[in-house]
Amino acid sequence: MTTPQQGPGLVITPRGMVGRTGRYEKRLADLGGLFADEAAFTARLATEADRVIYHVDEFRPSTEAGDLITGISTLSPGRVGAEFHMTRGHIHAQQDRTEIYHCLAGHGLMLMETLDGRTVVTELRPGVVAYVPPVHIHRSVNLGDTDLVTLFCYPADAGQDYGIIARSGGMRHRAVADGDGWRLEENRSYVAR
Ligand SMILES: O=P(O)(O)OC[C@H]1O[C@H](O)[C@H](O)[C@@H](O)[C@@H]1O
Ligand SMILES: [Fe+2]
Repeated sequence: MTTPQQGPGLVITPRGMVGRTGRYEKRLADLGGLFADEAAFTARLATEADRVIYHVDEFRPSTEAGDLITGISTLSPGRVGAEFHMTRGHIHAQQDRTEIYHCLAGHGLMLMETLDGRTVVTELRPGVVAYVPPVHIHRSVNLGDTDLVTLFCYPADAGQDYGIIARSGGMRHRAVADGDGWRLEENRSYVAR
């Protein structure tokens, strides 16, 4: 008889993740070119270049097909000019790989886009699950004044392709402040792919 072995376990709370295998952070200085208002970005860089805008804690058992990566993404509140804090965004390198995001805290958007430039959004509030279908570019946007915290899960062999957004001059729509609320506006730098 073989001795039972204890498998990996995770403890996930809105404040963090115990049992993670990795973490990465994106600081303001890493986000050049993302926001429309370059003057506002440069002004903030002067004092906040090292400020962490978002970080991801994850449990990545492997990068093999069949495995799953689970993690928590924490996106700070704030704006660059009128535009809300957001992640860089990507499409999966294997484009048909999907992803689930479950909002744990805060208020935001899962901003998605098809290859032919159709925008799809899911507004995130605690408890909302956003599904990223196959072949959808996706990024998170924080519309609130507290951290946007999401639990995500996606296939371990998905990978991330950032070039798809860079080549089209960003995503088609930007999330900007509108009075006390928000709206989507056309990204003037967008080039159809
Ligand atoms: O990859 P970014 O656009 O920088 O976003 C950061 C992260 O967001 C998500 O939560 C994904 O599931 C991560 O795999 C991703 O890397
Ligand atoms: Fe993803």
